[in-house]
Amino acid sequence: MNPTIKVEQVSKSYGKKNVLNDVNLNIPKGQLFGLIGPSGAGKTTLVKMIVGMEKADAGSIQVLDQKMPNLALLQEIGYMAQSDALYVELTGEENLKFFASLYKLSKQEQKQRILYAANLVNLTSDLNKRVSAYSGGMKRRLSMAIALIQDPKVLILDEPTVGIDPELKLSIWSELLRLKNEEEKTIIVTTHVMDEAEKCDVVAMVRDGRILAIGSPKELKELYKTDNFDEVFLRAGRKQA
Ligand SMILES: Nc1ncnc2c1ncn2[C@@H]1O[C@H](COP(=O)(O)OP(=O)(O)OP(=O)(O)O)[C@@H](O)[C@H]1O
Repeated sequence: MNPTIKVEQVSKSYGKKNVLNDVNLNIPKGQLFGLIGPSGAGKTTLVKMIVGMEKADAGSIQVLDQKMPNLALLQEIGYMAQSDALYVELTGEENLKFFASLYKLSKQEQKQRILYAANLVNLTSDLNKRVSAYSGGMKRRLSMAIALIQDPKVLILDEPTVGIDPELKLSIWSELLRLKNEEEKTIIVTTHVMDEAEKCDVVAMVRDGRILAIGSPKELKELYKTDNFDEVFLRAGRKQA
């Protein structure tokens, strides 16, 4: 079976700045894949290309056997961007309804998905408030609910737990693991939090637009001869320097 996400020899520049350099990834169905690396490494640019929001200068990207970008595939890709794209004059529920209406869902499915997604991120009791009155963390949570609304096969979450309290963070991670284990969702998460990276099946370390190392957290710890994942991150960076 082909991998759910296939990135082949992808490069990208903005003007003269080379942001990604010959990136190759194969992410099979049901894998939880982490992208880590210092700020500016190219993680967001890479996930935006996988979603189809940016075009590669060279190379190709396939998701679910289709070449990206591909509008029809948005039904199957849930994307949570780093900055929230919400309608702040609408309530949380109205936002969820709006995004749900963009997808092929029956009215009944729409209702169920809104209940599920709001409950997952603990927003049920705040759904009637306008988003302009939400805190930063509540907006992040609403963005995550929107990413899940159409029950996509692929979830791409760019720093999903920034600004979210530790208890909810744990419940979000346990749901991500459930989605992977029970529903075989394919999930990409970018993160700066090393204990989150350790929950991934495979982690890629990105720096200066290149993948420096890729493997399971255990393999990366062995490679960099440490028990501590923070140290893996630091040593991978140093090796390149
Ligand atoms: N639209 C753009 N135009 C010009 N430069 C850009 C654009 N988007 C990103 N960049 C540059 O590309 C590089 C990679 O940015 P990117 O957002 O992909 O990094 P990142 O690894 O996601 O960082 P962070 O962890 O801080 O989110 C940075 O130097 C950034 O300034």
